[in-house]
Amino acid sequence: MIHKTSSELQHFVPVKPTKEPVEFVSLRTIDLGRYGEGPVARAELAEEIRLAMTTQGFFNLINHGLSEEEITRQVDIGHHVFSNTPREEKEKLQAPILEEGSYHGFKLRGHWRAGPAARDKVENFNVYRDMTLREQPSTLLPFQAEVQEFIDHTHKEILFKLLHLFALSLKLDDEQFFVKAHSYDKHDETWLRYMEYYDEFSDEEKKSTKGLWLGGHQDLTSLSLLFSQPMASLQVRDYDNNSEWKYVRHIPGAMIVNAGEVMLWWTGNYYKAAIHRVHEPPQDQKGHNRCSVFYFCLPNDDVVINTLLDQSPVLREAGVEMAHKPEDAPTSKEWCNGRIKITGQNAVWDKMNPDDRVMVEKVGKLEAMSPPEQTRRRRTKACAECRQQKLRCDAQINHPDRCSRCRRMDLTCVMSDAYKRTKRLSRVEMQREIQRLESRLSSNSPQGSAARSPEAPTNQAVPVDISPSPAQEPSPRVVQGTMPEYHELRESTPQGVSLDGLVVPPDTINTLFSLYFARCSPCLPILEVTSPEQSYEESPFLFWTIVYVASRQFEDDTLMPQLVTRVVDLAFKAISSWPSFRRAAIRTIQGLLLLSAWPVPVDTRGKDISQVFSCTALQLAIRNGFHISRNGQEFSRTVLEHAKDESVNCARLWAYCTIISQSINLGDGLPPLVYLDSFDYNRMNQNFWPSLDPRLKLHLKLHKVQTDAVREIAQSGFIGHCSADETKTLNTFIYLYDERLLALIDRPLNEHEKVAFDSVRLHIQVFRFFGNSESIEKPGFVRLFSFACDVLEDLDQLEAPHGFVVHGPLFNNWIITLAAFTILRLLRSELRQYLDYRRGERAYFMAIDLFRKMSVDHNDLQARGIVIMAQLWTSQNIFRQTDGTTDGLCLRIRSRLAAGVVFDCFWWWRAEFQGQPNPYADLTGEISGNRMSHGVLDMPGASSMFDQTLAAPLVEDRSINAGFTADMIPDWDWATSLEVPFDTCISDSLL
Ligand SMILES: O=C(O)CCC(=O)C(=O)O
Ligand SMILES: [Fe+2]
Repeated sequence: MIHKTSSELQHFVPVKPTKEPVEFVSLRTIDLGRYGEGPVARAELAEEIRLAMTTQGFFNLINHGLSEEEITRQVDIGHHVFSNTPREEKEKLQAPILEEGSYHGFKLRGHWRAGPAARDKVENFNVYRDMTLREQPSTLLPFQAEVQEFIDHTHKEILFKLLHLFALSLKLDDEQFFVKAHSYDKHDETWLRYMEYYDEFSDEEKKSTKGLWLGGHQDLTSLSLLFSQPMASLQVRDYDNNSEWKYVRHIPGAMIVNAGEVMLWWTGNYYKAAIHRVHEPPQDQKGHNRCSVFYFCLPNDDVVINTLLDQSPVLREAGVEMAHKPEDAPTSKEWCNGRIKITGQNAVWDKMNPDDRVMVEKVGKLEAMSPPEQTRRRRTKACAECRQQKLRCDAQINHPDRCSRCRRMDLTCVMSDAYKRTKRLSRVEMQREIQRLESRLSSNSPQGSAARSPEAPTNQAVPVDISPSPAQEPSPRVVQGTMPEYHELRESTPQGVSLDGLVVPPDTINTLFSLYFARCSPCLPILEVTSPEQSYEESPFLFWTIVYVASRQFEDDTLMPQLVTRVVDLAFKAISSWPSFRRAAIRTIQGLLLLSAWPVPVDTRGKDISQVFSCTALQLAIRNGFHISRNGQEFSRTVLEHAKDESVNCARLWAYCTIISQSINLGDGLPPLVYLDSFDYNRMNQNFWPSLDPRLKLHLKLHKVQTDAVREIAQSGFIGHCSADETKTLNTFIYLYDERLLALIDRPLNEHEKVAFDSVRLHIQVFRFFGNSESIEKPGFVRLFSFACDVLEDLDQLEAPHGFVVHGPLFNNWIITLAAFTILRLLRSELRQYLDYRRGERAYFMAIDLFRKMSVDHNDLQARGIVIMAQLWTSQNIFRQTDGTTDGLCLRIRSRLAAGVVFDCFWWWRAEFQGQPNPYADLTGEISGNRMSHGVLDMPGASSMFDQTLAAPLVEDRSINAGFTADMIPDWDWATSLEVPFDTCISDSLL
């Protein structure tokens, strides 16, 4: 029972419950009244909680001890504070969100982004349980005791019970573990929040927000307790029903409980930090404010958050993984302060699902939308200048030298605890800062070439990578596990950053950087998280490459085409400067790798220069000694001070150089450029190996088996001709390499790793096509078919939640095509009878659909690939032998290694759909006639199986050589919305 103060309060009149036929989610209900009934009741409640947390991630809480009237009273207090506190006082008592990462105080309207072009319309007032820590608004003072009592009750009587039940639900060794982690007497960021949403978006803003008042997000909390209120607006994803967004029903007097990211980490993602959002209400509730009360809970400041595997048999049985390496786990304070600072600032909206508008927030390497990556704490101080500019500072504490930025700009470098950043630069100062960046570009360019101003003629030289002189070389940053702050380019800078006449506003740059690190980077984590400013300072080339890569999937699709030639120009300039200073070389290599992995769109493979960039990156890495696990001193003309610390970073970069260049070469049917053991000066066992993250280690091991297999198979002569006896040996090789791959797996693989694993398996298995029919080994081909389907199904699975293919490197192209054509070949062969036709067909069209998603230009390789794949599926001529039978096992192009499987299909396509003469026409007969192929013709009964019925599974009665039309594949509704200019594609030379 909360003691009411006598002070008068105006009642906030909430909306009436909606009568509209909106859909509500069905949530479990926990009756906290049963908590006192004894251990059996508690065990039952705990199990209910476990079920709720592993499904919806939300539940209703009733009988929690606070009456409806007491909750209403709090809503009234909140509304009173919002309506009656003078604006100046609110401003004065704003929470130090950006400065300290604390919510204690007011959050005024507009602090968060509510859409690409709108700020929020929500006012918050947050109270910490020690209300004396900050000055409270005059409007609250009369109610302070009452609010304190409400907080205390919520914390001690509701939260503690819930935490106890949560511990029981996980069967923690220490039942009180969560309770102790939320001690009432210690400090943490837990806050009571009053929140008032104002229904005041303009029409223009509504377009940007798509009706959302608060974008989809996860809470940063351990638990969030929301006091139910009548406006239908809170929505959660209904995981029981296609993850559709559904409203949460109002239950008078109840609370709604959900877990946040801290609980997600504690449980290794076993408990969902469910995504939720606030949507404008149905029609009959529109035009009203929404005022409500919440209690957002966080562990005490010093609690280190990590997965409780050692404490919980439930988690061990569930097979979850540790969220962080023990030494890397963040404390509650570090996490909260970092996360609160950036909340709603660098939001990236889910482009795949624009209506969902799910925000991704990043604190350094900790991404709020997915189970965490590792993080390590970094506690360095910044000098006053760097703090002012919000730049990372490499000043050494108690060291007489100036930081590298102050040295460069000839500033006084002062370290002072008392220094407080002044919030915003004046417009003039900002102007100066931008000019400084631009003039740095021109003055540092070799041969004095100037950065182009917007007016400069477009054929002038463009800025190139800046190689710091040795004296200025900044000290290295630890790549793995740092928790860098996410800096922004100052929002109000009017001009933005320019490249060769193209000006990109700071806001866009920020969004693109967030997009890159949230979406692209997880697929191929070459880069450490960095801010736009830092990145630009270190290497404009790398900066622009990041901007380009992210722009591929940016909502404004006019940006990417403007960037491509500029970025390629920059790349060539960067190469021509051939940096030999380690830091500059690192940045150039990184940029080249990005451009290799996400090459600029081209319409024919011949124009793709990713090979050039990846080989160059590789060579530049070797030249700088990155392939040696020592510090690289032997490769330098100056004394390398920091190189030792960087050896892990360089080893990682070297790993990516080999993996990327290899993937690109193999995809083009060229031999691997580098065999890891050529450089294996016992490096695998040296100090860097244990520091590499497990995913990269696995990738390297897979890569080693893959290249060994390709080398051995190619060198053993199976490529040119393969007799029946040799086929047996070939199959044995394939079998042994597959065993080697399987032996690498000593732990469950995550989704990314599984795709990599299946891809390598598929790549080795396709060499079966090089065998001879005499020794046809059916089980091997059936497995091959299954791998091909697995690869496409895995990729398709990964695509929906992560956009793995859309945002991932484009060399995934190759594996998609390889899998699709493997399926096509096998389904058009005598082996068809042993295969699951429908599965193959589904997987084949998944490949087409993945290409559709990857395509960023109507005429790029993916768009063209769609047409080719769709036409070949319906072709009656493909793999047609001279005697009229169809044999997908007959491989005519053999010197392009595994890629022959793909290129051979392209030639079938060219001959049929492009009217090109078939250069292999004679060979087709010859191969079959000479039994170099699998000689299907000679198999008893085979020829009758390979007649017309096989060739056109989906469309009957179609005339051969007809142009592709969407209704050829009527089952796939995407095809009808496909905007591929078929005429141009077909008339141009392809691939
Ligand atoms: O307003 C609500 O109902 C939810 C608010 C919320 O999700 C949040 O502040 O994190
Ligand atoms: Fe929330």
